[in-house]
Amino acid sequence: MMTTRDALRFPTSQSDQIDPYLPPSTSNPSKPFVTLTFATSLDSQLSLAPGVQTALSGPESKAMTHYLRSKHDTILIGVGTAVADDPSLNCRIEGVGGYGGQGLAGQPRPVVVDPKGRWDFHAESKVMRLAREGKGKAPWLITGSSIKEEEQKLLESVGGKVLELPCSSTSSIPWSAILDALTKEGASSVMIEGGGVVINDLLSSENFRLIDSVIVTIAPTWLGKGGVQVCPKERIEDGRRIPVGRLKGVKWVPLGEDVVLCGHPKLEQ
Ligand SMILES: NC(=O)C1=CN([C@@H]2O[C@H](COP(=O)(O)OP(=O)(O)OC[C@H]3O[C@@H](n4cnc5c(N)ncnc54)[C@H](O)[C@@H]3O)[C@@H](O)[C@H]2O)C=CC1
Ligand SMILES: Nc1nc(O)c(N)c(N[C@@H]2O[C@H](COP(=O)(O)O)[C@@H](O)[C@H]2O)n1
Repeated sequence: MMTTRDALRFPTSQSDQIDPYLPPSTSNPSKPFVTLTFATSLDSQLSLAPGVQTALSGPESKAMTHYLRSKHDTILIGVGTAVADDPSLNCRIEGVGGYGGQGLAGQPRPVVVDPKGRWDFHAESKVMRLAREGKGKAPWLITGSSIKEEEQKLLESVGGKVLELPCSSTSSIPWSAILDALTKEGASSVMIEGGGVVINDLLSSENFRLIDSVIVTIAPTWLGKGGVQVCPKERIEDGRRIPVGRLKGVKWVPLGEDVVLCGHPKLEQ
């Protein structure tokens, strides 16, 4: 088990370069600041295969991800990632709550989007255990239908809750509705980590404008065909393919063997 001594460090010389892409100190009351962040291979893949957790970030960029976690109120993933990774979704930077700091200061609230109750969590799921141990916040579960009574009780016993939202016949919940729900719960920022379905959906033309910052770790490796790919759907207008968009205000930050790309989305006209 990780102790406070093993906590991660992210030096100021590096955080200074990332800070311009982080949520501002004054928040927008009508929409959380959205940071889309993930690690990708050179062939634009998040993992070797669907459901297979794949370590792409090196130690320096991993510390950067944990620094980002300390700067957001919430951290959101899709249920595919929850099932595949059994993630911790806490912040393990030295000085935050549970890692040398007081209470849960600096810990983000995990949010899992699970419209059909696919996530079979239990008391020993990492997020639940860390919440019990005071090393992370308990998750909020965004769902389209009521969940099993015993799961709801377990979630609430560690301080989590269920947010039930209307979803379409294909079990899709509009991202604007998800962000509204987070605003109502008092969240002024959300760091969206993945996985493939979530990222491709947010990067589509329909949702692109909801993103404020993109911070991508690029690892010097090719995973090969068959992985979970980041490749959002383009727009077709009058039979013409319109690219989704690009980043402006771009900065490339080398961190160890990886490079971290930061920017603000700009929709193509
Ligand atoms: N390299 C990286 O930074 C990351 C890698 N991953 C990897 O990605 C893979 C998982 O990705 P995916 O299978 O694509 O799953 P995912 O994590 O994107 O979850 C997809 C599921 O979430 C729900 N969902 C997402 N958006 C929704 C919406 N708007 N409304 C309603 N439901 C919604 C749906 O049930 C959907 O099937 C795993 O292998 C994981 O290890 C995940 C996160 C980050
Ligand atoms: N930044 C980053 N680099 C990688 O190489 C990754 N595989 C991921 N995955 C994301 O991080 C979650 C795991 O977090 P914990 O260490 O368990 O807290 C995983 O669920 C993905 O969201 N990220």
